[in-house]
Amino acid sequence: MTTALRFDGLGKRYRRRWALRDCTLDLPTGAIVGLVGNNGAGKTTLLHLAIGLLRPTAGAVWVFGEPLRMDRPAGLAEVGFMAQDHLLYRGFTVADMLHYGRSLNPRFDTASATARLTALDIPLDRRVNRLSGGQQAQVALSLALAKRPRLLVLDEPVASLDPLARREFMRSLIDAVAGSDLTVLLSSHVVAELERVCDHLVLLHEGRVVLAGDIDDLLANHRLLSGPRCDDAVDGVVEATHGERHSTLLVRQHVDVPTHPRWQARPVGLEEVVLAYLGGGA
Ligand SMILES: Nc1ncnc2c1ncn2[C@@H]1O[C@H](COP(=O)(O)OP(=O)(O)OP(=O)(O)O)[C@@H](O)[C@H]1O
Repeated sequence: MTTALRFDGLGKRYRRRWALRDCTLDLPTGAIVGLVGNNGAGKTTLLHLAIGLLRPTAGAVWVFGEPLRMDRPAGLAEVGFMAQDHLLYRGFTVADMLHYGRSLNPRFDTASATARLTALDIPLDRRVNRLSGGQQAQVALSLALAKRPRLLVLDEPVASLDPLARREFMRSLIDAVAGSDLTVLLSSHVVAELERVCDHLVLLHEGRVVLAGDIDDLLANHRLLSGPRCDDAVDGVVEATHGERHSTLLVRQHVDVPTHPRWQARPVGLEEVVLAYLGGGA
């Protein structure tokens, strides 16, 4: 596994408050990595640190083996970024945006961006402020991809989209990434969407990474146990829910199931794991 993005003891403090602490992670090249966490968990802060928009208070970021330096942003030519509010000039037409993108980036691939937008039926002569939210997101993604980045960072790209547009956007992202070794790091609150699209997950809680890894491994390594009420402490329990007579335990794998024939174990979904870490063990 080669590493696209490395966070080494990364931390960011705004005045006296740490927004991100002790973040050490390796994100593999070619992976699609989902970043989740509650509002204020530090997702945008981490993404902005990853692309050099923010200076770390502690630690360092490495992009494709090179330390990211604020005073030498040349390496950022390899990084595409799509901000939460899409950062489009609303009075520009789509064609103006492509022209602007090309004037800023010598590597800008106008032909592929034009082909992509045409295939999506997005009129090039339409002003950005006359496009739907889903179309604006597609324009922003096309601009970021046209940079031909090796790393693409997307901050809540589907936040303002309806479920259909969200799915369409994610599908087109998968198509864009297929067959390339583009690494994608994207934040979202829509865990079901991430489960469909991502290989890796990073879960932030109050500025700390509480869970990170390959999604298949994370799912294989957790399960939900239910059985008679059990108030004893059991190692490896992420979250325990107790009713009057029953208990439900979301546990990390290899935990000894309480010995009772009525205890049942079942696999978990990603949303259950995420909610358990945010609500219980985090
Ligand atoms: N410029 C800033 N100055 C001071 N505090 C900030 C600043 N930016 C963010 N914060 C604080 O840092 C913490 C993390 O914010 P951040 O925007 O990274 O969270 P987030 O996970 O992206 O949240 P959301 O899901 O709501 O977008 C929050 O407590 C926020 O109030």
